[in-house]
Amino acid sequence: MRIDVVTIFPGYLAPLREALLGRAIEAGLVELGVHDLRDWTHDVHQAVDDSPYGGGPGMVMRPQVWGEALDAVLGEEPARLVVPTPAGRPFTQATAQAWAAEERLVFACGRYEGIDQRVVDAYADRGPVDEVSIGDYVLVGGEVAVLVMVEAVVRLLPGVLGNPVSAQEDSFSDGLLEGPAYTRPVSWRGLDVPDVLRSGNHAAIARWRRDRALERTAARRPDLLDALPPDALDRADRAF
Ligand SMILES: CN1CCN(Cc2ccc(Cn3ccc4ccc(-c5n[nH]c(N)c5C#N)cc43)cc2)CC1
Repeated sequence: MRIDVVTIFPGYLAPLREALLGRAIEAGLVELGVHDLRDWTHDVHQAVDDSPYGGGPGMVMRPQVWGEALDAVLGEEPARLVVPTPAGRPFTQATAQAWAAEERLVFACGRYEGIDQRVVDAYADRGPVDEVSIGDYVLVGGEVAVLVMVEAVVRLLPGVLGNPVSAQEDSFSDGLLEGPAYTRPVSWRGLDVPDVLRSGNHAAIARWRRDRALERTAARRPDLLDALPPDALDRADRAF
């Protein structure tokens, strides 16, 4: 997979070259390009924004600069263009799984009040464009959202995670939150690891973990329970 990011703050994307993602890049599993939007300005002030038509607070990012940048970065290769925005469709694990099958992702990081809408409209004629939001809170720009989305997608790529099964057994992959996890020591500050996890009884362990996941999901995310398909819960689950 090739990932390109266009931003006025390239340094914000430096974490993508650290740790797990950095190793994926070094291993050739992912190619990453980070591009400074101001490289496509032609004025001495390198202006990327202007006042909004119709009035209102703040500034809007200019379509001309974005058009030159995205033409250059996209080139002729097909790619999914992703534009983070507070007004976007929710970015979910299903989105990450779908995008993990893409050959190329290009992220356009806006700032100020966002990017002139005509940029999205113009590129919608060339290929898939997704306006997405990572959550119901307001950020200052798209860069942090791109860090989140790139990590969620790249970890799903074959060879990236040391233990690929964990990507399938993620929270949300079976529709439930994962339950509590424990490691050594067996007792810590008077708190003990649940006996069942040390019993060696794999059926009992699986049941216990499922029960804790159901309990946690019901307490913290009842909306996920409501969204489960009818056959997702078996009789033992319903006892919960
Ligand atoms: C009066 N107006 C004032 C503006 N607000 C809307 C608004 C518009 C832009 C910005 C700042 N910004 C610029 C580019 C950009 C990309 C993503 C995100 C973002 N925020 N939260 C997420 N989950 C995000 C994601 N993903 C924010 C961004 C903040 C707030 C409406 C009312």
